[in-house]
Amino acid sequence: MKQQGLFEQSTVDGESLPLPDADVTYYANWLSQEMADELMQKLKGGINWQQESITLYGKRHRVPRLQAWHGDSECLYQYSGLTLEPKPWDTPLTFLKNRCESLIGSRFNSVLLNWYRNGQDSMGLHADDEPELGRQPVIASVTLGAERAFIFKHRTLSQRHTITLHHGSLLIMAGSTQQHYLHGINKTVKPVGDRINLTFRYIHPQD
Ligand SMILES: O=C(O)CCC(=O)C(=O)O
Ligand SMILES: [Fe+2]
Repeated sequence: MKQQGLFEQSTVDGESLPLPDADVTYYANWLSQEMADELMQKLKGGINWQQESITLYGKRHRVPRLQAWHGDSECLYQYSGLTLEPKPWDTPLTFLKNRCESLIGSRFNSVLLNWYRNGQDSMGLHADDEPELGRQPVIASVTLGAERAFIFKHRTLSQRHTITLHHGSLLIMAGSTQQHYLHGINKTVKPVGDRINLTFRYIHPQD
């Protein structure tokens, strides 16, 4: 991956989303088309993708997408009765982590990867509000591949906002976003291709 990419970011403009009680910034063209295409190919072939099963109300379900968890060795990821051990950082992931860190000045020590293979793959509404993420987590979400609608739903107001995340885009969720909003990706009957999303996170060590 071309390292010069790290230092080209002064020209990248972010757009603040009009969401009350949230702090969300969208960089539509964060990566060049060429970089985004190359990363998509590398991640499809170079990551050990898994389809996990979770237990919900006593029933086993296969998660409707492929996933992987990478990060510093102490960063365990736990949700719905599942514990994922981190795989180490590799070149494309380190490249993206450094690029996120240099743009927004926050540190990340882990990344969750999700591969939505078609319109039937999805992610239910949720907040990234696990205690180990801290009170006001900064989450950097990189999208590659097909465009899907990303939904924000306020927890108590009727506020709903949908944004189509572009190939090579970056979405930063910060401040009280997780406290006030759920987010997710619905299934769609439209014919859509592969989409890979990476959410960079900072996991605080647990006592
Ligand atoms: O695929 C996306 O854009 C959302 C991913 C997400 O919300 C998550 O990994 O927590
Ligand atoms: Fe999320």
